[in-house]
Amino acid sequence: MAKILTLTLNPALDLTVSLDTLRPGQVNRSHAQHSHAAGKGLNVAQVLADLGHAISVAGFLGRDNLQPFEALIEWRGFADHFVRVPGETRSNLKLVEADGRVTDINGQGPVVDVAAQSALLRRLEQLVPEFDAVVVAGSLPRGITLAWFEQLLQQLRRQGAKVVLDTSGEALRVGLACAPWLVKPNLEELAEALGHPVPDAAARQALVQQLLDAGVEHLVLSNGGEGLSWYSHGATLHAQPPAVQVASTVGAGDSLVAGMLHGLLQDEPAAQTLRRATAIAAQAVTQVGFGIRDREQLARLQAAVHITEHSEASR
Ligand SMILES: Nc1ncnc2c1ncn2[C@@H]1O[C@H](COP(=O)(O)OP(=O)(O)O)[C@@H](O)[C@H]1O
Ligand SMILES: O=P(O)(O)OC[C@H]1O[C@](O)(COP(=O)(O)O)[C@@H](O)[C@@H]1O
Repeated sequence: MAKILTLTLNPALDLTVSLDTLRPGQVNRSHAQHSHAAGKGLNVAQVLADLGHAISVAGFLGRDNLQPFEALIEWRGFADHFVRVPGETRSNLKLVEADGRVTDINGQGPVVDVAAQSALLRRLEQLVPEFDAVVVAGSLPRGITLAWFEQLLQQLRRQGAKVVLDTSGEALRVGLACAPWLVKPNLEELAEALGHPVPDAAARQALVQQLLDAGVEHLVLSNGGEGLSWYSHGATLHAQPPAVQVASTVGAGDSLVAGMLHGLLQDEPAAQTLRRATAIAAQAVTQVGFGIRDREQLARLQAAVHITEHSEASR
């Protein structure tokens, strides 16, 4: 069991609404809805907890709607280091259609002032040395600048933390420059952060090499139902998940991050890590909400993951 800290700078209440087909501009009728305290770091934390790790959580939470977040943190037994800020934690709307398509409408989040930002950095200064890894995941709330985000990542690095990064947009661009230990963009996020598409395998390989040379140890490039590629100095592996019945793809990336971190911290064979992580992500799309619920289903999915080793391995 490892000690892991997850940072969610911009948590969210996910409201997942299931409907047959979304008709923009018309009255739509849902057939189910669920509300969950969420956000990337908190979702990763839930999966890691189910994998047996001791979890601490931090970031910023709005004081006006603390209840669902505090209830989750208490139920899960997480150590709570969130800095409370004025205002409401955002709500994110997830419109899930019968064919599995998901439309996300993610809110901005509260304004986090400089005092709260400094309070979090001070808290982390004390906390970070106790952890085996620190996961920094999700978007930035209002008030957080890219310069502050870079300062946070540099501070974690200076403290010797294994930083796992999963974010998007400008924050991902800044984050890549700080060479996290593990980073998991999806293909679209990577292209957006670079400001240009990654047109073919050769361009991708050149980019991967550049990131590994700059100090990234594990680059996990995810691509929805197509699976993912894991690049490290040791090897390049690809995983293809089995076809599954999609309930909601929300949380697939977070589950993948948790699964990869779990395997890496246990120092197990790479293929085993990748197989389990891919199965955990595939299981996540069969359910609404976060965490590992059905161990037998997970074992079946694991057996059906197809792993290949790429010949153009980065060494
Ligand atoms: N339809 C699907 N079937 C099986 N696995 C999936 C599906 N969608 C996503 N996954 C798994 O979840 C991982 C992360 O999903 P992806 O959409 O790439 O990332 P994100 O959720 O961060 O946008 C994928 O690499 C894949 O392993
Ligand atoms: O911080 P962001 O980028 O707005 O993302 C937050 C959203 O991402 C999620 O964590 C899901 O992420 P993934 O689908 O990438 O795993 C949601 O729970 C949450 O609403």
